[in-house]
Amino acid sequence: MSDRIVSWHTNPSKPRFVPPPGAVDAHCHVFGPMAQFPFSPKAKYLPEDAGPEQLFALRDHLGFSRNVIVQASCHGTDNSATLDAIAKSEGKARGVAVVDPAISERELEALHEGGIRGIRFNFLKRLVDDAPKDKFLEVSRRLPKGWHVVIYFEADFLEDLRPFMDAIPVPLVVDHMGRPDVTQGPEGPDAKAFRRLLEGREDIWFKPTCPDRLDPTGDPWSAFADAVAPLVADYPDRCIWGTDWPHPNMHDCPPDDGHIVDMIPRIAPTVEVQLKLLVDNPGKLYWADANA
Ligand SMILES: O=C(O)/C=C(\CC(=O)C(=O)O)C(=O)O
Repeated sequence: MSDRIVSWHTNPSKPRFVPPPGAVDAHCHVFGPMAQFPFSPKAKYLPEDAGPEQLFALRDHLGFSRNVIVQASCHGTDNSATLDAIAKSEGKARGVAVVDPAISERELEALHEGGIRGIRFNFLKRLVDDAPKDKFLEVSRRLPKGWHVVIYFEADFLEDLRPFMDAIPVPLVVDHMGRPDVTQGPEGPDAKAFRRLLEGREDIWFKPTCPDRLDPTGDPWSAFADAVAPLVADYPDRCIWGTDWPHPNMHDCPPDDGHIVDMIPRIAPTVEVQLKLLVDNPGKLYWADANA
């Protein structure tokens, strides 16, 4: 394995867009700190520490109120770093875990107590060695009440995964819209396939996130804005948004998080949709008990 990598911008700009009160960065991660929370022996990348203090400082700098911390593959199925960050957030963070599918009900309940509200299935071959669909389905049938599944795959795998996704008995949240080729535009085959997926089930949500990963034209990522804005306009009740900080594996060209935030009004131009994307929708998935 190579040296530890820094994948984030060390001096992100202040965004022009001001998020509404209560806004949630619903896709971000923590890395380590390694001395306390070692990385998995199976990790495919070895990042520098990006712990809760850095994450919360960025949250405040960008004008957000809350975080959803998604367990990244470099920590495998040991969710300690994610749970530690949630515990330090003073109620301002919840999380998504990656679990060994043989996890017990008691362990799942302990994760719930720690602020976890979903589990993540990662199908990216460059990030994980195996993704056993049968075991994933089994564990998805015995999740605590109110949880969902977050799924990460690439566009060319969508059709293969349809029967698996159809069988998942809880709401599904698709990371980065299943990584479409945004240069195809809003009517391209990837966008059409993703819309067919959304039409197939009303409880499939998505993250219109990661212009930096998905748009080869680079910052200001106009191909991303063109391809994604119509999707958000058509499904405003089914999307949640996040920075993806600390941008795992983006060390060659770390995006400016201020610019990432300034994508929000380009894909969600009205205050009404911004509120859904940033406050109401993530509130339903992650703070339903607090809203009750
Ligand atoms: O987190 C992301 O948004 C994307 C990742 C990393 C990842 O998912 C992981 O390590 O679990 C990627 O595409 O390299």
